[in-house]
Amino acid sequence: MAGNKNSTDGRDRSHLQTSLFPVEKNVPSGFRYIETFLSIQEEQALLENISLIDLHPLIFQGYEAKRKVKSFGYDYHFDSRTLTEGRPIPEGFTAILERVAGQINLPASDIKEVLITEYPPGAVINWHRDAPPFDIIIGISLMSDCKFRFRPYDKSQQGRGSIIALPVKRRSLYVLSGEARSDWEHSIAPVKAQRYSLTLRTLKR
Ligand SMILES: O=C(O)CCC(=O)C(=O)O
Ligand SMILES: [Fe+2]
Repeated sequence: MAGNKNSTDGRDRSHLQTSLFPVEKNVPSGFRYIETFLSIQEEQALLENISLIDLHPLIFQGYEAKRKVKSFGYDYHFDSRTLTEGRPIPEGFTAILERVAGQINLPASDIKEVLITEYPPGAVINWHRDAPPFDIIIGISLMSDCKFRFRPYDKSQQGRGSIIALPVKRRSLYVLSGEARSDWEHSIAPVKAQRYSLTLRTLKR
């Protein structure tokens, strides 16, 4: 566990949840991070799967973002704020969905949406909270590292000192649930090198 390895005071922290960043670092409650989730071979296999998929530029509020996306399972429409059933999740993702589901103690069938995102160098995702119909959000990072940031959702709590920036490594997995999902916004700073992510989401009951 990264948190234990990085601690310098010699205290045993193995009783703490599957950590994460050094425990000294304040992360929002409900956030989990597993730095080496994928093997190099698993990352390679996922990237090969993704290379077969036709991604399209993301249009958000009339503007074309730098990043490209494709979603499966369900599609959320920002304009009408509705969720519709989408293309079936390709079979090539079955193994990873099962492994992720095991990690968070849910049946794989609870993962209802798979979003693939490509970030060319310099691309970002701006401050947001994921769409309301979704519940737990899982992020898998491929090909390069990024700087993942949190800030309070409540505007009155947003300020210079309120941003928490975390290094998120390629092949890692993060989970947003609880307060990290509902009381915090997240964003990704401009990526230095091409990055892909897989975002897996469950639906609220
Ligand atoms: O690329 C990522 O890890 C974050 C993606 C994200 O926040 C989103 O699609 O809502
Ligand atoms: Fe998000």
